[in-house]
Amino acid sequence: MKEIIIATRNKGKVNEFIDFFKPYGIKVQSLLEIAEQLPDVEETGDSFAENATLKAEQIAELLNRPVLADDSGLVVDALHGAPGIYSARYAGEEKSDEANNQKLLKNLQEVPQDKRTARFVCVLAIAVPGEETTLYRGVCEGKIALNPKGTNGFGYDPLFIPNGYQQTMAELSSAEKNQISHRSNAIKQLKNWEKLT
Ligand SMILES: O=c1[nH]c(=O)c2ncn([C@@H]3O[C@H](COP(=O)(O)OP(=O)(O)OP(=O)(O)O)[C@@H](O)[C@H]3O)c2[nH]1
Ligand SMILES: [Mg+2]
Repeated sequence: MKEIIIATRNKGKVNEFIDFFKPYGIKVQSLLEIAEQLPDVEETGDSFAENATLKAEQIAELLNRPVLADDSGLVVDALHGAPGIYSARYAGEEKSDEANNQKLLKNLQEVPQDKRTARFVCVLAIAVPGEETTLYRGVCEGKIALNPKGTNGFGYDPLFIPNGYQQTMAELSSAEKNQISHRSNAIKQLKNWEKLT
């Protein structure tokens, strides 16, 4: 069976990649299965693109094989783009989705509904040893809810209402999320993913 390595330890992302590649008969392996003992790649870049590149290139070099990485996050207009590239660790290094959501709601307490516009951004990097890394960007526009709702997905999904919907991303099924998400919009642009297998 063909196999793709994704340089992530985020189970929520992994589940979405599994769904995307299943129809092609491709197995998705993440750092959770293949490289538990590796130290985390430090996300020292100042953009999604830089951090996706760091993760993909460092793991591709370590494993000496092609690797895909995903750097993503939530960009909130009323917060001048925060949490952005710091989305995973917004409320601290322990990376708690619950604490991140609480902090986001608190920081938007005074912001009325029509000013709560936001977008999820995902940049995918394909690193192949000896080749130049390629990047693909996907976006999903929406707004931040007043209260968390729903239990599907991960991260800020309970607070994110995609444009054109009344429900939060966490109230949508995984199939519905995967049709409109920033991650799916980035994946749809991958033209050269065969070189990952
Ligand atoms: O509600 C959400 N639905 C999504 O679809 C989504 N995609 C990203 N995010 C948020 O952005 C961080 C990524 O940060 P990130 O790219 O550094 O990933 P991470 O640190 O979780 O794992 P890794 O891939 O770096 O190992 C995540 O933790 C989440 O907080 C999402 N939230
Ligand atoms: Mg990370």
